[in-house]
Amino acid sequence: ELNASAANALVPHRPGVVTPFLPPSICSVLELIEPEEVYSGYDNSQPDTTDHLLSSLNRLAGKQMVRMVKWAKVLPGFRSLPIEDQITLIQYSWMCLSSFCLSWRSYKHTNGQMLYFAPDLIFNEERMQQSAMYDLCLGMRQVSQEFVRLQLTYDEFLSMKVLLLLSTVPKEGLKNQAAFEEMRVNYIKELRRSVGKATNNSGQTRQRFFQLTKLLDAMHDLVGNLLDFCFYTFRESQALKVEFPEMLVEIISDQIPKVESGLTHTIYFHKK
Ligand SMILES: Cc1noc(COc2cccc(F)c2F)c1-c1ccc(CNS(=O)(=O)C2(C)CC2)cc1
Repeated sequence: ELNASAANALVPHRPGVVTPFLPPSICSVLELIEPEEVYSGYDNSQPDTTDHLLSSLNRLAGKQMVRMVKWAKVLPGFRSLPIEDQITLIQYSWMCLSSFCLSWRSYKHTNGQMLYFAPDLIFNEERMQQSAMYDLCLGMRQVSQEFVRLQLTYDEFLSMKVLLLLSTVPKEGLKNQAAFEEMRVNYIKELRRSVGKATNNSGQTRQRFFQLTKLLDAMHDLVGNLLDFCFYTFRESQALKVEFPEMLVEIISDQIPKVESGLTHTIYFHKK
């Protein structure tokens, strides 16, 4: 830990001016560590068959997972959790995180009109129908359109995304439950700070914070259906000719028994 005087010594000395040394804000760190957009490598020369679309989505998800793990490792507070808890949290929330980032890209690039999986893999109405998961795509697009209605800010998105990483836990608790809860409380405060920056008075802040936490709760219901579809597609991948990259095979194989034996618990902000 740098103390103030040592830290001040690092600041180039301008006579008479004391530059206050402030540690970087959490939101500036979140902006810095946010992964770059990933290309899917979708082969547009091939017809948009269901298996070609889904296999391309899986290849993209695998690439995203590599960046998601790198992101989590530099996420303030995450490293202080036991490694088993880090693995559990990523394994339980990867679909939620991936879907939430999809909603953001779709909001930013298409104003919630299409699903912007990657710069080279954008789902319009036709591809959503061809993908055999039309309803899931519509649900995803609705989340993206909610971002448009709320004019979600980048800082709100970034702190909400961390809260999704910290929203699904083992029913019997984590190895270090206290450290997890402290981290979660800190990111709830961070979300409130981001909301405060996007609103003009405490009444608006309270109302917007309510809306955003309602949106976080809604993500879990949609993602539950996505996971069902994922587990089904994974089990039938041979028959369906849908390829899964190694990274996904590992995570999904580990996750299926835990989800299906009811060992996971989702933390909601609001009662049903
Ligand atoms: C990449 C990527 N960018 O966002 C998402 C998540 O969001 C959705 C994914 C599909 C349809 C939707 F409507 C979504 F909202 C992914 C993603 C792609 C594949 C898998 C695993 N494969 S899978 O079996 O679940 C499947 C979907 C291929 C069939 C998991 C995440």
